[in-house]
Amino acid sequence: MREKIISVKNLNYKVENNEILKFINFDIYKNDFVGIIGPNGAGKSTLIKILIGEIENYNGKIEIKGKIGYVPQKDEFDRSFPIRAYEVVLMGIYKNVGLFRKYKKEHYEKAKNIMKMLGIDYLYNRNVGKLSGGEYQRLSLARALISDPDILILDEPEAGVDSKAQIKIYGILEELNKKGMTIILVSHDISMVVKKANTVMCLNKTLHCHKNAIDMTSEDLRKIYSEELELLVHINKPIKVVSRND
Ligand SMILES: Nc1ncnc2c1ncn2[C@@H]1O[C@H](COP(=O)(O)OP(=O)(O)OP(=O)(O)O)[C@@H](O)[C@H]1O
Repeated sequence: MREKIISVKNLNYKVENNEILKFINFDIYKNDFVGIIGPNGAGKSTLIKILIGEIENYNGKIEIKGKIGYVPQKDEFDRSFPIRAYEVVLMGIYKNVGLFRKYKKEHYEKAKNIMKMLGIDYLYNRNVGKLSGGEYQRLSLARALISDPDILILDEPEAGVDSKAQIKIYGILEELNKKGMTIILVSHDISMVVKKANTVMCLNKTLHCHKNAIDMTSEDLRKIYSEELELLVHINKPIKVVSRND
């Protein structure tokens, strides 16, 4: 039987009188690759912030088994700050080493190995201000991976990077997923999500669908995107995923 790793029951979240998330219910299982799609302002980042514990004043019940690694949408880190790439990666083990940041030799080695796995070990000593958008994005991923998360959550990893960097990051996510990691990905790139994720959540304040990517139809998208849909898909043509590996 598949192991349930995240359970969300009757989740509601309001800011003053503004309902941001309404009656959200879902389960995520170990080794799922979940894509969360929805228009601007749908509540995707808010849902993620609730899952990672950044927002606590919600109503409902959330159970999470395992450690979360998080790659934020826009990194609030000041890139003009003089810090080297490997030091950014080491920040990911902050909780393990405590306030005084006494890293051990093994931590440096681990940072190097993860950077190597992501193809960015050549950046190890480079100042973060000198990295391209795609390089910095993979560095953020390295920072999330150094704590050995069971669940990796990414908020729009394609934002601000070119298509080559985007393809690279999706390839890395597929590899991590094959090795057993549960992945939750917020994205505006619907075609990529449908192709790479195995389940898709359609969010627009409430959860309009949560189904296998292969079963997604344009009707599912119409429910959340309405008039924007014309720009996104050919209406009345079901989305058909022929091969998940191309
Ligand atoms: N602290 C807050 N105070 C007031 N409103 C908020 C707050 N945080 C989020 N919102 C509102 O909640 C709604 C959902 O925001 P959220 O950032 O979660 O959407 P999103 O789906 O991630 O959007 P995008 O695709 O544009 O990133 C928006 O209307 C936003 O203005």
